[in-house]
Amino acid sequence: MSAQLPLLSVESLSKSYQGVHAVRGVSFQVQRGELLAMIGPNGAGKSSCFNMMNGQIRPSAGRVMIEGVDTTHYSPQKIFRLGVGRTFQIAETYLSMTVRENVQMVLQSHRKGGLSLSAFFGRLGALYRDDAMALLALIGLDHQAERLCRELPYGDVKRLELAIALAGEPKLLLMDEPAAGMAAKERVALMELTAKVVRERHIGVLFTEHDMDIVFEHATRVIVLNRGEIIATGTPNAVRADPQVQAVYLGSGALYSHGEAH
Ligand SMILES: Nc1ncnc2c1ncn2[C@@H]1O[C@H](COP(=O)(O)OP(=O)(O)OP(=O)(O)O)[C@@H](O)[C@H]1O
Repeated sequence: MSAQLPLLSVESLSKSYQGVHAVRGVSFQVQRGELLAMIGPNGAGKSSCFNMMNGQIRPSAGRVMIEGVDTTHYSPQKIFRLGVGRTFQIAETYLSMTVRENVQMVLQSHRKGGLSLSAFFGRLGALYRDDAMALLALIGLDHQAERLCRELPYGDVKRLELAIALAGEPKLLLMDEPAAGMAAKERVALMELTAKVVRERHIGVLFTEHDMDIVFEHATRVIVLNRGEIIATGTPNAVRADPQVQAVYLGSGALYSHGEAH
């Protein structure tokens, strides 16, 4: 049934906070196999859109549909169970566990429909161990499986955040600035990895990013928000050439990599 339906369909979505029109009539779709970037200057409404898509805030108007299911008023948990994941920073509590245990715990929680006490207290044993290792191999972190998270280099922590999000087996993954704070080489590696996951698992990824080199190099499509409205959508090349987009970013040099700047 869901083959023809878009993975995500956002229809005329709006959000106001006490008179601040943060998001105004935004409509777009995400299909499986897409690595879609949502960009825009500070305050454009990106976080508000993400928070409405995963149920953290309620829209003032409009709808969010996941493969034809209207999730506009669903709780974050219910939306997660429908297959919408989001990358989050690893909480302090989990930094004292190993890389493998973190992934195992999320697999356990996802597949059993809740976190058991033994899992929470770290007695995971062999449960989902092989699956956790397979996921870590996909992410290129299997060599770090037995290390404590707090000992990991920053780039590996960001990879682990992706692995943890994938352990929830999402069909749509929302990523807020996945490469923030990483060195240039690591940023490219993380986005290449994300693109591989999109292809191999045939999921959709929607990400926000301030680094335009990352966006134009890796996104399959780009949506540009400004003051709560979509001002452009299309391929990276089409969006970069759009006069309205250029006007919004004018002077920042953000649309050009160093080699292309005039
Ligand atoms: N809880 C809130 N209460 C009041 N205003 C808010 C709230 N959250 C966001 N806003 C306002 O809504 C607008 C959009 O903010 P939002 O955080 O969604 O933008 P953004 O594109 O994610 O920005 P950034 O790139 O800086 O994170 C801004 O004017 C912001 O000040």
